Amino acid sequence: MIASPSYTVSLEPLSAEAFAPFGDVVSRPIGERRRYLPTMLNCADEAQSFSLWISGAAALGELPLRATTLERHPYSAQTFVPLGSARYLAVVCAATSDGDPDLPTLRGFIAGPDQIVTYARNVWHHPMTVLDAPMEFAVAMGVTGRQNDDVFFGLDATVTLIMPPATS
Ligand SMILES: NC(=O)N[C@@H](O)C(=O)O
Ligand code: NI
Repeated sequence: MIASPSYTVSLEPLSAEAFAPFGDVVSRPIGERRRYLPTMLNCADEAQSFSLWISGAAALGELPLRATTLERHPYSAQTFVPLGSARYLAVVCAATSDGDPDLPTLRGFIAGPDQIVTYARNVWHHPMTVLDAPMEFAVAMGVTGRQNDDVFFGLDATVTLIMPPATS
């Protein structure tokens, strides 16, 4: 019997530059009247219905965390606007040529409550995971109206998310 592979993802601070291959990071506007988010800029023609909802995420508790599933949205980008003051995780990876998660490319980021994350259309990501305390998010995406906006992938590999070693 072949053992399933295992991956350890060392979480890193979220920055727009590091996250760029997977989507967009915007900080809350301080001193600006409006800061537009790119959500609807990355939606398929069949997903032009705009959906906005409040999503509550329980606090993780503590790391390490075993990731068991990833998800993607084939027709739209997806934006998360934190409504609280907790940190949260943005865990992403590229896709293989057959469209499944390419687990060796997994990256995990720790986002602050002032950071607004948009997963680009079809990018594999871990379900919203919050550190420190329960937190709600405003979530926005384009939807098709055919209940086919979410694709889930159960991981047969062992994927462990860990805090980075404390820098001396
Ligand atoms: N991405 C995520 O954590 N959840 C969303 O896809 C959702 O449907 O709430
Ligand atoms: Ni999602």
